[in-house]
Amino acid sequence: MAPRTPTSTADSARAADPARAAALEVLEAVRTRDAYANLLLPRVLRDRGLSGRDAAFTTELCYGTLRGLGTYDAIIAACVDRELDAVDPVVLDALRIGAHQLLAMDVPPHAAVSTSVDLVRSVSNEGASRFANAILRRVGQGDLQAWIKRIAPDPQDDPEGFLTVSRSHPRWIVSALWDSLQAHRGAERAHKDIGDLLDADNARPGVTLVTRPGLAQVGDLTELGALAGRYSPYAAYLAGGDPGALAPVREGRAGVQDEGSQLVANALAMAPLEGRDEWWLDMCAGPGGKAALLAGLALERGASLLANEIAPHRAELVRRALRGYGDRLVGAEAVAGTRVEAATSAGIEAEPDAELEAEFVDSEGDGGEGGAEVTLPGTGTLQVIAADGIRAPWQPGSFDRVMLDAPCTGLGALRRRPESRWRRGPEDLERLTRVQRRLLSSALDSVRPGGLVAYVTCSPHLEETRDVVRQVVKARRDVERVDARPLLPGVPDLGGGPDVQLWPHLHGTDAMYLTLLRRS
Ligand SMILES: C[S@@+](CC[C@H](N)C(=O)[O-])C[C@H]1O[C@@H](n2cnc3c(N)ncnc32)[C@H](O)[C@@H]1O
Repeated sequence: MAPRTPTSTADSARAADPARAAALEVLEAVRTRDAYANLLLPRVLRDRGLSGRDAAFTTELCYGTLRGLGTYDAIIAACVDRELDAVDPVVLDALRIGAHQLLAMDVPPHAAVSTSVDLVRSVSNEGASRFANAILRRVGQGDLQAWIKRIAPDPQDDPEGFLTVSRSHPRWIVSALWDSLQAHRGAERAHKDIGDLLDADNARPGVTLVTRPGLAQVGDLTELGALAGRYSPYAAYLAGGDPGALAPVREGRAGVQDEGSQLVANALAMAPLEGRDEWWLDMCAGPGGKAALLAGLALERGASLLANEIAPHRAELVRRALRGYGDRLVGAEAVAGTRVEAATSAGIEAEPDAELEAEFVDSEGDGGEGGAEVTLPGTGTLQVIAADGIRAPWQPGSFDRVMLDAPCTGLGALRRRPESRWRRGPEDLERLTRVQRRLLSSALDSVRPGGLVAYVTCSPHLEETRDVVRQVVKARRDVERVDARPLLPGVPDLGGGPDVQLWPHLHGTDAMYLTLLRRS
């Protein structure tokens, strides 16, 4: 294929159908700049003046294509007479968008092909557009099921291989999710459920709202058309529209938060505790979803919350998430002398209220003493600081309840971040689990004897959940496990305990994990 003319996709694709050109721009940015589709897309839509049905169509093109990429690439590969690596990447992106329309959307086949060919012509040359035409015509010769039957391994011989191709997940993730389902639900149920779990990852999640205790009630949201949540007393589901347009969200009295996140934060707050209950810590708080819920629950009982986050720009997001509590918020500071490494989470300023969690940990703290530089906030107040939780800058044993929502692979939130499954690799685990173990040890040191630590991840991977907890608990004599299941009343299918693993296909939440530990 002749090289394409060296113009940027964003400019040249403007000549093509605007919705499809916008989708191509997002896909190229995801591929070349590691952009996050959920953050970039709103800007691209604004920039190109797309709204209403066009914006919804573009969103489906972007998210659907990114989620289905594994399946679409396998199908395209079967239609191309060369390795996919040898195809111009931007042409391949356009083919993926075309394949999604042909195989998963109600777009008439001739429109899917001709608009994709136009798209390729707008960013490349005549030869490339003829190539795209030929490939997409071949793709359109079968429906999705027929293609899967043709190209995926036999499910009896290679069940993981079959799911990898048919459900568009990398094989290592299929394997990890299956292992976790098996550990929590038993082999038979895991075998039955794994397809449903992967399907749930591929479905667009609804928007769940959370009320901030003391500032709003679920009724304030149902009055505006939302539906009361199933499990969390603070949750409401939004049928459609922009959550930011709702007054309670705009005013910081409500936010956007997955119901699983609400349930685990509430479980920590509700767990029975003997003795003092005045000082709460959220150790890895950015961008502040759980901190905002914990803040309201703490203030309701006269307790104080210290919200800590290693990355100063994410600590600022925590402050914004707590803004509804007005003058109860007593200040934010970067702790002097604490080595704070910047966490990578591009563009988070775009969505201060969203349930947007860090993609990666960056703390390489050496685990040394942090020094007790932080004085606890006054009674009934909230404070945000930017510090490394591994080198905790507060006195050991200061807190009564500690939330450790650890940085993780995010394998439990794949449905929310359509591209993330293609960015992760099993090689991420070693670094992450090392930091998770250090943070958990530090959390246990930070809580007083008798106090509680919630270890939470938005990943069900056994190495990040069960194994981290086992290793840390085994190395100490002062920790006992608490059955967390009764702290999620009314939530079915919580498995054998004492920890809790939520699942998108069973609970409609992210696959959030919770272990509750008491320091003896
Ligand atoms: C899973 S997110 C927390 C999400 C948050 N609890 C919420 O509900 O909005 C993990 C956070 O931990 C932060 N982090 C990573 N390493 C840390 C460390 N050593 N100390 C404190 N925070 C850290 C990341 O920057 C990220 O913001």
